[in-house]
Amino acid sequence: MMALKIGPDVAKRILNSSYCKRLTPCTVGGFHQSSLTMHKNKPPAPLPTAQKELINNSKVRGIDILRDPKLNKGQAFTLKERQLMGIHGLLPPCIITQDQQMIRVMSNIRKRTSDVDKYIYLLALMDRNERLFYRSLIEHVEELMPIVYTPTVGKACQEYGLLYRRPRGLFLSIKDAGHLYQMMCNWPEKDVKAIVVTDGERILGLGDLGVYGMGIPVGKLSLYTALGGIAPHHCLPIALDVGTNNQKLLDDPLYIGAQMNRVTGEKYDAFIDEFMESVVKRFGRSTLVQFEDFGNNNAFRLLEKYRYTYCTFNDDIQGTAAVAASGVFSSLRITGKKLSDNVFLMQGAGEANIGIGNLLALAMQAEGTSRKEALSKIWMVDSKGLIVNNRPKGGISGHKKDFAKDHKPVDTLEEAVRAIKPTALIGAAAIPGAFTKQILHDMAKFNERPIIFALSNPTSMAECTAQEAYRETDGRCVFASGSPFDAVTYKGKTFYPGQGNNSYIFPGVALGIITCKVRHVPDEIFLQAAQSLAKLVSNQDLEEGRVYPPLNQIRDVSLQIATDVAEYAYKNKLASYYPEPPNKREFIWQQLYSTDYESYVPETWSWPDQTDQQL
Ligand SMILES: O=C([O-])CC(=O)C(=O)O
Ligand SMILES: [Mg+2]
Repeated sequence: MMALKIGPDVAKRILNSSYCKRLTPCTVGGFHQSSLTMHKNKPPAPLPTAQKELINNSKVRGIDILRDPKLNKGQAFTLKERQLMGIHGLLPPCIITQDQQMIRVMSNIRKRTSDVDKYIYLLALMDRNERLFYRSLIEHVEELMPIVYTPTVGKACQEYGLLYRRPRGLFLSIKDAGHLYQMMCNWPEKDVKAIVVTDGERILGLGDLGVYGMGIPVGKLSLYTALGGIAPHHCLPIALDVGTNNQKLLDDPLYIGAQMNRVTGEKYDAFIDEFMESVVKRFGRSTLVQFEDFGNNNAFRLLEKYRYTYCTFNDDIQGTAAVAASGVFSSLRITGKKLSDNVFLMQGAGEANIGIGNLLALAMQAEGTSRKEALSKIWMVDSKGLIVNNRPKGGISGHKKDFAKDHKPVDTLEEAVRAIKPTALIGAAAIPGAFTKQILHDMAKFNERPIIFALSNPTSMAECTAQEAYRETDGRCVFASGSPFDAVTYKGKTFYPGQGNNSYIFPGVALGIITCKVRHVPDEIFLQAAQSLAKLVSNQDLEEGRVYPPLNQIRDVSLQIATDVAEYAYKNKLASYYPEPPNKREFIWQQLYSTDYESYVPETWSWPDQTDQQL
């Protein structure tokens, strides 16, 4: 049996094929030109060679290596490796590089016309060859992030039962209460450092999807690795199955969760308590638990309950708050205003907007404004109209109270815009089209540079499209959206809408927390992250209409956020990793996941040189 290396001619043919036209050229058979400035000068040191350890410890050999996505390199196994590990003949003889494999990946993706099909292909790749999956995602982040994340992941969650192939993540059912620790012991990885958990009650702006919501922790954690450089074996996606109140799912024969209504009250609370205790018992007290897409009521309650006893945060409250606040900070460079000179009107008073309101208030306080004064600048509209004291329709409970004003009742968003004349309008209530033409016109009438953030996800839930925002404000608005929109050309100028999505925040915050073993995650950490992100926006970005750095810089962004979070954590005695690393950036950088394949051939192995070269 002989090994065949792909020659330059064949490689050129692949590169010139119609599917590869849009590929960034890469040197065939040589080193790839990484787009990651972070890795430009020096590749990060490989993590404690997980692959070699696995090989040595578990004596994995033969076909099992090809079936393990962490070990598998597919056709990139060299002849020496194939012979050494008993897989010679189990692969096509042609040996290709990771670059060439990525060309095949991108060709396969571009051939597929439906985004959900692309999602299925990518998840299958993740199950087959982890490093190739992450390398492809990292190098084509603008093209592939909308597939593994919003908006496609939303569609995939809605069809999760249909597209289900292989299990990914841990499913914990309330029917198994009392056994959660034992179930966590079934998870094959021992060194879990971060968990993203959902109970599926409010998946993006799509409502209750029950266990179909598992797509969200899976998608979020794929960004932990791709954007934050956190190794996949440190990450655990979890879906808590407490039932669903979505009748369509209850009637769906393909539904993969318990076909029962949601369990609530004491039983639910005891289940979540047991879950948190089991995480600590199984993986240690410093394990980060990111709550994702819980219903409003539980999201706030659980955050309050656990925030000082566990290492936890709620991404929809705190992560979204940080990305929105950061977008506002950057927009001040365009409008020339001070933060406290602004008047904010929020459409929706759920997790996102309450979180944003509180973080903006905290930021104003940090500037010297009193809390009372800060809150007076932040108005909210919910399903019953403007949140004002003593409104006839009532319904001002919990966290909304802080934002209630003395003002006459106002029923609609349109009327509220006219009454309040806000400088910034922020939507996060998943009501598509809520920012009407009239509202956008009025915002442009009251402000030279109105701030319009349509944050609801996925794209189909956005309050207005990027095109509508620029067109109806005569190209003057500062726009951002939760899900991606293409660039818009209006009156000869091209605008690049920013993606005000918490993905700019949570990978970096998590990286800082995990590496420095931060005990608790106060709101100030998110304020720090928001400020770090805003500092990375260049003047050119602002000129192009972006209030966030371009997506292809997002790994640098995450590293900077992690470094600043680490500095903050040590200064405020929140970090428990000792000794304190003198150079936090370097310390974190050293631990980043590398997508490079490792060699399985022991360095001391001697082998006739020509063997690998034969045809
Ligand atoms: O997942 C996203 O794109 C942002 C988010 O947390 C949500 O909308 O719930
Ligand atoms: Mg979310």
